[in-house]
Amino acid sequence: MKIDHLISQIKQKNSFLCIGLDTDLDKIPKHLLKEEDPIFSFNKAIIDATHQFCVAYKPNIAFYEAYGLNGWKSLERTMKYLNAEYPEVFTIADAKRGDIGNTSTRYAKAFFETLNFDSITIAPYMGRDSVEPFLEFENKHTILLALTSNQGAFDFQTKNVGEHELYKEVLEVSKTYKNSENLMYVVGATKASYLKQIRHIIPENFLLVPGVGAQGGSLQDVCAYGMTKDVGLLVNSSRGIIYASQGEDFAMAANNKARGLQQVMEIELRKRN
Ligand SMILES: O=C(O)c1cc(=O)[nH]c(=O)n1[C@@H]1O[C@H](COP(=O)(O)O)[C@@H](O)[C@H]1O
Repeated sequence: MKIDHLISQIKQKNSFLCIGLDTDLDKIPKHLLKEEDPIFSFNKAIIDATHQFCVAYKPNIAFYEAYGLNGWKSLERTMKYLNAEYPEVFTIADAKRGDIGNTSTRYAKAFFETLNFDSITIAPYMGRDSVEPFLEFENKHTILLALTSNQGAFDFQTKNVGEHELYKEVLEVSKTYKNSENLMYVVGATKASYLKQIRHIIPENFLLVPGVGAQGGSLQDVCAYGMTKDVGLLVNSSRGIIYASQGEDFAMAANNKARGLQQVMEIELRKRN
């Protein structure tokens, strides 16, 4: 998807919400377990109930890999459904991949071509030749982990390397990669206080911001320090939306939660326009 399409969808829906499809058979409503493909049935119901309030879906690949071949089939069906019914919606493979160039090329083929995702999350640790194979794909986006939402982010990402912190080095160096215009970055909502400095280095790139809801990050703070003229934010919530209810009303409960977040986003967008 071209970035302009994502931006116009955000403006049309007054939303920059990404819904995480972290689908776990231990958490979905029990009545769905009787279905032939419970994961797909759950995802389909969530997508049908929430698509008007969000601009992106982010299946986290771990939740599908956990079920082996059946999990991959559910993921493939989910992607085919999204591409066929809601082609305007941006899709993110939360796979956190990255390897030597030759191997990264195969990961890129798997997620961009075979599964037809618009974007993928990538760990920057292996450097330039592990990231550039993903950047070669036109209208596909590579979302590099910069400053993650978890506590372990302080183990390495905020440590100084030379003059500044490692996450800043990731931002600075990745700007020099070939086709760096296809880069987006992950910044956790729990790290909103860092956003001002991050925007000095990357004033325009889209940020995927997980960590609102279950992890406690503040949507208002993220908007105050991270929003650009083209919005530049995709704020993710997974458990807070998809498991709002574990009863038969789960889709309606997800609809309510997604609508609630969209309404806050609309207020934040109006403040700045
Ligand atoms: O790349 C991610 O999406 C990600 C990066 C990060 O720093 N923190 C983080 O929570 N995530 C993912 O975002 C989702 C957050 O889920 P909830 O905490 O349930 O909203 C999970 O799929 C995480 O794997």
